[in-house]
Amino acid sequence: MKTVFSPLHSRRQVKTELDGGLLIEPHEKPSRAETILARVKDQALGDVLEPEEFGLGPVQRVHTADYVAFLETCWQDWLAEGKPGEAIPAVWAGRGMRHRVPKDIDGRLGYYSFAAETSISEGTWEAARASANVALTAQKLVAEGERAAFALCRPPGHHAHADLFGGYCFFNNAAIAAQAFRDQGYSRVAVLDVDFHHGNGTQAIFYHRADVLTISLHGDPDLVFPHFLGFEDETGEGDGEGYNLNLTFPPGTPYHVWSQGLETACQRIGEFQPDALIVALGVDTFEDDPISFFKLASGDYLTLGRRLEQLGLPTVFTMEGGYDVDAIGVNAVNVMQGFEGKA
Ligand SMILES: NCCCNCCCCCS
Ligand SMILES: [Mg+2]
Ligand SMILES: [Zn+2]
Repeated sequence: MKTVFSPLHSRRQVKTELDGGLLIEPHEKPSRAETILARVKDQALGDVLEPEEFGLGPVQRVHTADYVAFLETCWQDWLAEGKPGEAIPAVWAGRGMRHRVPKDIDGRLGYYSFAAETSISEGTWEAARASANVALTAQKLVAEGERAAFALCRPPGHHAHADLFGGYCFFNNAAIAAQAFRDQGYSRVAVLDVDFHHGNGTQAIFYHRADVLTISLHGDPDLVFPHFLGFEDETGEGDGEGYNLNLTFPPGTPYHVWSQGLETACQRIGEFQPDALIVALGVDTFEDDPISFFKLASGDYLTLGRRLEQLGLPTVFTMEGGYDVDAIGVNAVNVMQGFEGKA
């Protein structure tokens, strides 16, 4: 299987993440992507390609022009205000307030985000653009005949809405790849999010549409991020009614329970008969993940990959979460190797 990777991921090297009242070293750190890349090479998974440049067109098929423009100048605008630290949103429109775009950078940071843990600094824009190009390059490889391709995306994307960043995400790489398939004539696309967290951005982007089926397995949002979306009664709206499926699980969920949800998801995908599949691959479902509470073991990712291959679909994997850096390489590449039939 080919892997698409951009060294430009390392342009995103923020020093802070707001967590527990402290500014900590971010969980979403450059070594995540480097560790996965090393494992790809160690296992000779296949060729590693740098992304092509697709420009902002395919990004703006999913994200609003004003949001993209905000991201492009956010860091400069923040610096122009003489702020001493990294750009961190700290104010949002609460209930009964107005959802309009302020001129002030603090106001715009709040307007275009839904969470405060995702700092922005020099290079975030370049890394987010490269990550979208990585997903689009993998999508192109599959559209040109590869059975599957691994978009080793960093930063991740599945929490990003059309005009919101958060959860370490800026551009929704999986949604951008799904829309690219649609724009290239694929009638139906399924996005399966196996990251520990709900793919709130992906759900929101396609919530009113029947051409893209969105499914996510995740920790109960009553207990974990993103807290305010991802419940099982969210099934889509309007034309999209019935084309969103959320499967939630409690703390301590092991693979033999989680995989019952996977079977439900695979059944729904079979009914939908998509022409292509995007797997939003987070491995923060791992038993030792520092911010999550499932109990999948490394060998389970081989089983997961094998089950996904049995769907028989052209498949793009977009890398999402996974924060046990020591294990992330084995766990992510196990999915690809399981997909390719490794026992
Ligand atoms: N103290 C942990 C807070 C985590 N908040 C964001 C989680 C984003 C996961 C992306 S896959
Ligand atoms: Mg998920
Ligand atoms: Zn996650």
